[in-house]
Amino acid sequence: MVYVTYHIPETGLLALFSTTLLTASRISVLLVVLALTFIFPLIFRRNIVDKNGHSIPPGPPLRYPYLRRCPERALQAWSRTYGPLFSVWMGNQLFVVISDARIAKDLLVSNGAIFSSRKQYFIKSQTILRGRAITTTPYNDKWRQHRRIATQLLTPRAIQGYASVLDYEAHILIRSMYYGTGMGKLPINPAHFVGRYTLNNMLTVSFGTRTDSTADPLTESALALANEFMDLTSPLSNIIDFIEPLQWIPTTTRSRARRLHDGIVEVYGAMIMRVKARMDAGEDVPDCLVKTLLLAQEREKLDWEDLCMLAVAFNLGGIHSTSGVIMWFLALISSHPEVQARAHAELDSVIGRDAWPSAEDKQRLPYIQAIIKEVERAHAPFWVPPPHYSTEDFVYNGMYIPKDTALILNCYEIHHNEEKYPDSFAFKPERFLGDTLTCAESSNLPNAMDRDHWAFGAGRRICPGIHVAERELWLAISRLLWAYDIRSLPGEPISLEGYDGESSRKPQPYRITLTPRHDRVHALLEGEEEVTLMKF
Ligand code: HEM
Repeated sequence: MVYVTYHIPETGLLALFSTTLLTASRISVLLVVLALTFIFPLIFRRNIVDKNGHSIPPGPPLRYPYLRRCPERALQAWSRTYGPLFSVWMGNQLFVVISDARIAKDLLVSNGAIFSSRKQYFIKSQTILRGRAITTTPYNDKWRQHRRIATQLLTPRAIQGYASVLDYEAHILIRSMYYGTGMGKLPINPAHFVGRYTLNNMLTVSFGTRTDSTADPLTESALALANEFMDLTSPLSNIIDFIEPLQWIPTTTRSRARRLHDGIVEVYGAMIMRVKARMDAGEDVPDCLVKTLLLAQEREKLDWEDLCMLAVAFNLGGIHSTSGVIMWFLALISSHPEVQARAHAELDSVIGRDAWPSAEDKQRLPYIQAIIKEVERAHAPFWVPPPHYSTEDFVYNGMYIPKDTALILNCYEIHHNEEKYPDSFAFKPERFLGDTLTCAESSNLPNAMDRDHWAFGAGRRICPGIHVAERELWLAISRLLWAYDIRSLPGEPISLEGYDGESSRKPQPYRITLTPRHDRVHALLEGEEEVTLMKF
């Protein structure tokens, strides 16, 4: 027997097996086993029943190894064939896919006691986050404890405590773009500016620090870690998550995931130690997640891995999601001049030009609010959000959902429901005019069809960063609109369909121009300098 000791991409696995590990007869056996495995649902689907004879929801006859790119498209097509609650196997995992808002509420919210756990994915949960960071923790006392401690900093009241920092970072975003474009003269790709904005917000909340330029090495390393996390953890994209034997051999995905785990511990572990050193030295450390964790460490019995993974939880959950929405906003607004003109008119008549919008102006600017909700609907950062996982057998409308089923909220299909969002593929902020609720308030409405959208998930696992994300988006988007006329470049159309990378979050790279709309822009921006907060 020859053992393979180098890393191999999964796509080459069968070829490698055949040449190095197996004899010809073993290949035949393997092929038969694989064939049987993949047609298993075809034969047995109807035989999976509970004690009262209820079958699992209908679904495609074959078993799939994974869905690589744009899995939301396959989920949408299947939901149109098999209905709003269908089932599908990825390798050894049964998924039930929810494509209707009412069903989402019935299962994930009303029956949250049963549908609030997380599958222990090999890559995301076992290898990268070790069942921690809130998002991968199963539904148990540890998850309750970690979510309680960490989210103390994310409540609307807690946010008031660092509201001035969020305000400042939005200022710096607009300012850095102003000077980055040579005061509006040069086109830019906004990705790095927007990435640093959401990174700085999360660094402030988590570590009480920030980066003071796009050249800061922490900008590069933290954004790269968050990016790699997004690319590696899509819930349906890793074959290795669903075919267990692949987890025993050294593949590219496995080694990337291990490197990412090590990178997180190295970068963020070192930052925790520096906060600790300052606290031990009696320095005045700003309130932040790490300070809260260190103060609670003994009482709450948090080990080193708990600390590292909790400290990074907001960075992994809150950087690319929020920056993805801003990047889609810039892409959409530069392609819809009529929407932009209406937003400018609202800003000019309500706010004027002497000052720019603040967090308190939200209710006075309903059209800008509607634009943000429409971007979140049209390009939710998680078309396939982290699945919920069932901890008991359940029967819903005569359909059996066995314990240990992964439930996917099919955001793509729910956000393109023509009953709720007519002409759903068009960008139409006016569909949200009259909706003055925050996304957090809207998620609590009793009628699921009244909820604005499902971009932040649902039920007990709903995004705990929802309040801070809403504030970040408001400050950035309302001020970008106040300050700039945002345009695409002649001859460089922006793709409003294609996604960049493997995570289905960011638009493909593009360039825009940001022309200051009036003289007050310069006056307002030149006054503010970048500050260094508790520099590491
Ligand atoms: C536009 C921005 C954001 C969007 C669209 C978003 C969306 C989501 C979604 C869909 C989930 C899964 C919910 C579910 O399972 O039902 C989630 C979970 C989570 N998000 Fe966000 N998020 C955003 C920003 C943030 C921010 C700023 C933070 C941190 C401050 C954050 C931290 C988390 C955490 C820790 C979880 C895991 C919750 C758990 O499993 O209990 N997110 N987010």
